Amino acid sequence: MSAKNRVKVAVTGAAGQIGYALLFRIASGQMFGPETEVELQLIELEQALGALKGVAMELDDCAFPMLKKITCTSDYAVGFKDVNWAILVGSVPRKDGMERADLLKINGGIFTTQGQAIAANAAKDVRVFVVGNPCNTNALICMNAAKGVPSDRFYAMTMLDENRAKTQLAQKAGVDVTAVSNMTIWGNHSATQYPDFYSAKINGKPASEVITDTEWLKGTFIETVQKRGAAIIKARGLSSAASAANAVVDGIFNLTHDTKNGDNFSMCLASNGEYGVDKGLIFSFPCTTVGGKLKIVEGVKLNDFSTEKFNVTLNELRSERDAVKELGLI
Ligand SMILES: NC(=O)C1=CN([C@@H]2O[C@H](COP(=O)(O)OP(=O)(O)OC[C@H]3O[C@@H](n4cnc5c(N)ncnc54)[C@H](O)[C@@H]3O)[C@@H](O)[C@H]2O)C=CC1
Ligand SMILES: O=C([O-])CC(=O)C(=O)O
Repeated sequence: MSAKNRVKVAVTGAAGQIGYALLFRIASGQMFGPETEVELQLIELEQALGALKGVAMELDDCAFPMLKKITCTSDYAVGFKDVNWAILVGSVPRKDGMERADLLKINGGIFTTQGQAIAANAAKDVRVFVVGNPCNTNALICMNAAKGVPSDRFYAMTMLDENRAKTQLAQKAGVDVTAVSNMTIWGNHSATQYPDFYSAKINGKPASEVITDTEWLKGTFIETVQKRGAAIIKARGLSSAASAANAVVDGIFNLTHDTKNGDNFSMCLASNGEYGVDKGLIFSFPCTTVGGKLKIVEGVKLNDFSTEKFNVTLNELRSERDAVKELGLI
């Protein structure tokens, strides 16, 4: 079989935990399909290049048939050169005692420089998928810095939240996880996100009809999904890595393959005013890919409960945007 396509993929933070769980899955063909050749352009801080070399050696040792080239660099101009995809994983997450403004400032610097380097070096069709937290606002900064790259090419990840929510609903209903569809995460990838059980379906029926324990849906379910990242950190002593990497694979698969069977998936992207979200805000919406194009699903009904939850996460994203505006980052 001869391969038809080749993609160049940049991954920042490639020697980190998520990088270690992600690169092998990209190289194996799980993300872009078994007929697409892959070139990996791995970007790390200078001090992590030694560890990155080890990861590259392991990639070599897998003899993946579709992996055609590996570049390891700390130079953005080299790392983002001609890439079709930029997966931005490396960032500085909040540490104990760190003020939010400090966090936004540090990441603002990283994502401004990366946005500029993407605009200057990447392929014309580049798409940017931000994982590093705070991912919505990092994507906003990157999008604003990447002059000339259309704003509809920037995404932030709520796929992990969606997968977490699906499993919680399936376990509660006593069904297979594949029975759960249309699981929308609205808003920010943070503890304010709204996993919308009202629009989710179980075996094609509204989840809120299959699971009649409304108190659980409105309380434990939402909280479990919102706080799952913190629960993993508490249990593992480290943040989610394999499940996050898996969500990157699912998320980019969803962006590159048409959505089937009336389902939708959650993706953070720049609003065009849908559902009253401020234009340009990177907000998680229910989406589909149709004919290779990403679309926000319109017309999802939000009742009073959903509207209240929706507004909380929207207001959080507005305040993050205002903070980075004040810092002169956008
Ligand atoms: N959106 C989501 O659902 C999730 C997001 N995350 C976030 O993903 C990020 C990465 O997580 P881990 O891999 O566990 O962290 P990690 O600390 O293991 O790895 C991060 C790597 O990024 C590198 N790095 C830092 N700044 C960089 C820069 N400017 N350029 C290139 N590389 C840089 C570091 O050297 C490090 O190797 C964190 O911000 C984490 O909060 C984690 C889980 C889920
Ligand atoms: O909570 C964290 O720091 C990591 C993360 O984003 C998640 O697991 O959802």
